Amino acid sequence: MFMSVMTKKRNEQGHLMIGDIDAVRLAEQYQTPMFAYDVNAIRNKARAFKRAFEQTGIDYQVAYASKAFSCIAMVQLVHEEGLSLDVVSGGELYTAIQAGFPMENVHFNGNNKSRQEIREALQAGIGCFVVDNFHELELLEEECERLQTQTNILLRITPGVEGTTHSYISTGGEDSKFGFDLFNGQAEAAVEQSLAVSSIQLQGLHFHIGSQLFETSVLTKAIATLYRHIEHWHTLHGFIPEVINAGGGFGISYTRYDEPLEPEAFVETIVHSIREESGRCHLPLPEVWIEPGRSIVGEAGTTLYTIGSQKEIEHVRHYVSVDGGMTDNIRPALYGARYEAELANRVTQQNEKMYAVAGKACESGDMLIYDLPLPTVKSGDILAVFSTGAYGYAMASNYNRLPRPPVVFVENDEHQLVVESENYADLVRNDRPLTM
Ligand SMILES: Cc1ncc(COP(=O)(O)O)c(C=O)c1O
Ligand SMILES: N[C@@H](CCCC[NH3+])C(=O)O
Repeated sequence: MFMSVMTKKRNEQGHLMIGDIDAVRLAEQYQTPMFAYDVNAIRNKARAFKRAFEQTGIDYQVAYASKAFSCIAMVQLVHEEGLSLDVVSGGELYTAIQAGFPMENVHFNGNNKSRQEIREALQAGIGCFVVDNFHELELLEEECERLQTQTNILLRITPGVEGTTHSYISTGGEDSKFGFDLFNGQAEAAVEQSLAVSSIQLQGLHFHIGSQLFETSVLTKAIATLYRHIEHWHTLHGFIPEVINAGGGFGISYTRYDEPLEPEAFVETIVHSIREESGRCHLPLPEVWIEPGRSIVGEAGTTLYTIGSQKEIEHVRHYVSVDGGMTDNIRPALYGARYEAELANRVTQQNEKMYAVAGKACESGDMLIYDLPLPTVKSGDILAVFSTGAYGYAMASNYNRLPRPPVVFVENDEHQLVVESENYADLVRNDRPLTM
């Protein structure tokens, strides 16, 4: 089973282990703050999704949603594990190209792809566009014409189904900036329009309900809703989907209170529903694609910080500050996301007190954890915050002109720097002195 936030490895010195490496040693070698990824945890998740599909016997693709965490080494790892890749920008596509990722296995999502991004992706020869709106359909047609090329597409459909998650990361409901709506005729018009363009091959449909989901029933509901419309479009336009992409969003464990489902549960539900619905409509079984991001990398990542200052306000709160914060993990400030953490240099010691972990940015809201039990904290202690592998580094910023931290991959007893820390020179690299 997967290592949860509750079952971290420790060594005889009472230090946290990441893979087979002492986290304190990593912090010393690479400086803090830093992100450390357990590569085996990433591989295990990728394999679990693939195994779940293999057991169903269906044709499939698992596309890693690189928005969760993208860098050249990560994309190469994704390729090693035989996954496809979902990109949402020219920058993520560029990273994939630099990583030598096979372009035919790249899918391009996003609600406002620019003409330039579309052109770059066509020139690179990506596998398919997940077309989000009519503007994109027009740009794609024009750019295919200009480059005298063809492309595969899926249409992103908004199924009008919402999961139980934070509103900022819910995308499947009617009031969403993403996709063609099912109920007001947009989706049908998009199907009709796509079928009429000879340079565009409409392979199938895509939906994504939201992120950090802990239930499968929303997927069943979305698939049933979608097929009611597919049936109609088949009758009217002869449309037969070769691919159904059910998106990502599979929840992970950030704290002991999170009880995520195994990859099998999501995959089995998706495949079962699609089998049932396509059978009911007397349509051939399509290929089934998914695009998990968080569930592949989230639990594999740990952020290591050094504790600096403290401020105790009697009967109110005891603050301890770390050398990073919202600049490397915006999720607590943005979504009220909760995390767990331990002192990496003293994991076996008894907790004595409740602490509030603050970041170093000039924002009162720059808090990582409000209620963390720890042994008595000393400055210089190394704090390990767990499950930061998704949307941590990916959403990092230079607020307060803080350099982004380094990223290190650990596999068994080996470790490797995969993203260097930014330095002060990086921060002013694009600045130009005043000349007016
Ligand atoms: C279209 C799409 N696919 C995949 C994902 C990946 O989501 P997650 O990282 O939660 O698996 C997202 C993000 O929510 C998304 O918007
Ligand atoms: N950034 C979000 C998820 C966004 C998902 C992409 N649509 C998070 O940290 O939870």
